[in-house]
Amino acid sequence: MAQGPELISLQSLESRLLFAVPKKGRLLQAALNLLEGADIQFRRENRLDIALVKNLPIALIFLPAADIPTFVGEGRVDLGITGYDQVKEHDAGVRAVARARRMSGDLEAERKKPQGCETVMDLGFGACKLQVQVPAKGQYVEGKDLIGKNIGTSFVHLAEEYFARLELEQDGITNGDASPVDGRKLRTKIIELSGSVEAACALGVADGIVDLVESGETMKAAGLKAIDTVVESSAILIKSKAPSNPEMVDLIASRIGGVITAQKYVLCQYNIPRASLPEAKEITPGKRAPTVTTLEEEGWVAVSVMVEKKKIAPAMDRLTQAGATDILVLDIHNTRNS
Ligand SMILES: Nc1ncnc2c1ncn2[C@@H]1O[C@H](COP(=O)(O)OP(=O)(O)OP(=O)(O)O)[C@@H](O)[C@H]1O
Ligand SMILES: O=P(O)(O)OC[C@H]1O[C@H](OP(=O)(O)OP(=O)(O)O)[C@H](O)[C@@H]1O
Repeated sequence: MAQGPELISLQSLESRLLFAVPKKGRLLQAALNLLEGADIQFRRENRLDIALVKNLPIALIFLPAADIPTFVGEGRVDLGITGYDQVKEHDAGVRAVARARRMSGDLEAERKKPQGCETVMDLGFGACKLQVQVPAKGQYVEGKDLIGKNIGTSFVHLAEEYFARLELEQDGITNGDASPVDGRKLRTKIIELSGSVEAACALGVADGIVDLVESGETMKAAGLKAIDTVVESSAILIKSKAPSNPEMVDLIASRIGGVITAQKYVLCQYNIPRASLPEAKEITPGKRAPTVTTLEEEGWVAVSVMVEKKKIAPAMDRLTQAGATDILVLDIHNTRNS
């Protein structure tokens, strides 16, 4: 008889490290590639947002990227992959709640704040910028021109803090803290939108927007231009401040770090006259130092060195000029940094 998918009970999660992964969207595929590279093996049943890892005591929890900082920050999940922009938005939301509680005199609740999360490492994908955008042919030139106007965004808390700071500056109030002063009412109206934010200006819902830009194509197609950057973002690995199994967190971080290094670097090997070695070392210094071995030919050495992928072409040009021969470039399948 065919068996249905194994039901995942809360008990089966108890001894496992919980690791949140974006369930859809821009970060999903790159996150899955990282898990594969780190040999985290799992099978995700159709429509199930929890998958037990077969070869490690880990359970993957598939969540919207925007919710992952909340789950990790409150310590419900140990590790997570999300955008830095989402972490900043979550932190700004926590600050907004704390301000509201202070204003209402609820100091007891204020003391029970969530713990927050820590960045473990940048994952090197999902690069984008959260930018203030306005109609390209309109009259707005800088952020402060939008004070008192309507702003459409999915990043309401970051947008609120951004405009609160501009309003303070305009009013001549200096405040080192980036967050708005308690009790001040924002003159700029922040309108929460959950997607297709770029359409808001053309449809008359907003005068400007705060939205993500990567290639700039969406912004250009919507007749918008960026006038300021609120946050520069990329995907990051985050961990709870009190993970259930710190050793397992370190193991996963080390594996993922190894995959990222392998993706970022190539191995370059070449032969060069020993006399040109100082120049070669300057061109390809390596992560720590190049490995140099003597060739069975008087006055020649062989060099093996890791080089950042994006720098390899000019490095090869310069090595050739320095007298290097037989230059080979090899992909690195995996690495371990420490
Ligand atoms: N154009 C982009 N280029 C690169 N990274 C992006 C881009 N858009 C979003 N991201 C990154 O991916 C994260 C998730 O965005 P994405 O729009 O894929 O989320 P989602 O969960 O599908 O949500 P939504 O349903 O609101 O679109 C963002 O917080 C950001 O870090
Ligand atoms: O600069 P670009 O490369 O054009 O990317 C920017 C677009 O990508 C994101 O949206 P996404 O496509 O994820 O859809 P959404 O509008 O539903 O969030 C973002 O909100 C922009 O709309």
